[in-house]
Amino acid sequence: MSIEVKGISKLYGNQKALNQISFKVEKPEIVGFLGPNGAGKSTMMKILTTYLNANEGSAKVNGYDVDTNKQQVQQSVGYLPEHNPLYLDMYIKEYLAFNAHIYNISKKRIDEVIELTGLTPESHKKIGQLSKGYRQRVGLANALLHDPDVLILDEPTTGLDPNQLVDIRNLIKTIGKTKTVFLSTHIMQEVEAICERVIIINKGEIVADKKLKDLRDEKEQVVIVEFDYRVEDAFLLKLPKVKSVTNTYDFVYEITFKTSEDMRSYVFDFAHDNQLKILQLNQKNANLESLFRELTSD
Ligand SMILES: Nc1ncnc2c1ncn2[C@@H]1O[C@H](COP(=O)(O)OP(=O)(O)OP(=O)(O)O)[C@@H](O)[C@H]1O
Repeated sequence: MSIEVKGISKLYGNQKALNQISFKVEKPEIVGFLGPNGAGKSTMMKILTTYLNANEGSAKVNGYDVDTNKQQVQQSVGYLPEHNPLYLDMYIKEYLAFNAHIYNISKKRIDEVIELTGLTPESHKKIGQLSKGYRQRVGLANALLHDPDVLILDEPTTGLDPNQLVDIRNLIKTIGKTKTVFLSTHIMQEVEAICERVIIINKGEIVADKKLKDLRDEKEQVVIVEFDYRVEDAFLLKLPKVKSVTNTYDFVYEITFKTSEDMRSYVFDFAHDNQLKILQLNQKNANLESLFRELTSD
């Protein structure tokens, strides 16, 4: 197990930022830690990277306890903090060499991470001259320097343009094939694009911990179809994965399916096989975003 969290609570003064959090992350696995602003994501990540102590509970990273084996935890973890602290006056290589020196890392590895994070075309520049996206890449390169088994990334794609977003997401996906990636975000699409599993946190408590595949399968979907004449509800109930049928108006039907798979083609084939003409066919999809809203709204 790469990350193992048991009953972690964290108080800031008398405000409880985390309340009895427990979860596990395997290797390799990419897990999205999703929650609205102020949910406790950064706090959890700071505890996992030994920057903060919890008030209650225990956490292990790569088998090392974050309280009693801080150094081994830091050696196992690559951390990209939300507010990536960079020395703006340093050149990219100089900055990475500075950090590499602390960890006794070879020059060859610096070149490797520059290449891996797509920094090569900008590598002659000072960090202060880089765009937000490239600064983010420097943070990621820095997190990867010591080739850690576990990557903890706090909102890694915030502020990136759509092209950079795709690049960084692809990079994270590649890394996640062999390592553990635990990344926080409040963007549902981000989780859909990169992660295999999502842990949703709200007000310091975990409200969902699921494989994305299972989460999608749980969803219901409504297809609105209009035929050219009346069809018996019982007839439409023969469609696969159908949950219910409502005749909402004249020849208009709302068919609820127990799946998020797009069922319109089934409805289309069904109409064709039964010599029905379709006048309209629309999908009302209860997507992951609405689930997130459902779980995290007041
Ligand atoms: N140093 C601090 N002192 C006091 N309260 C804090 C401190 N850091 C965080 N908090 C509070 O703890 C709660 C959780 O904050 P945290 O930064 O962990 O949330 P988050 O999910 O990372 O939010 P965001 O998505 O906005 O970054 C918030 O209510 C926040 O105001």
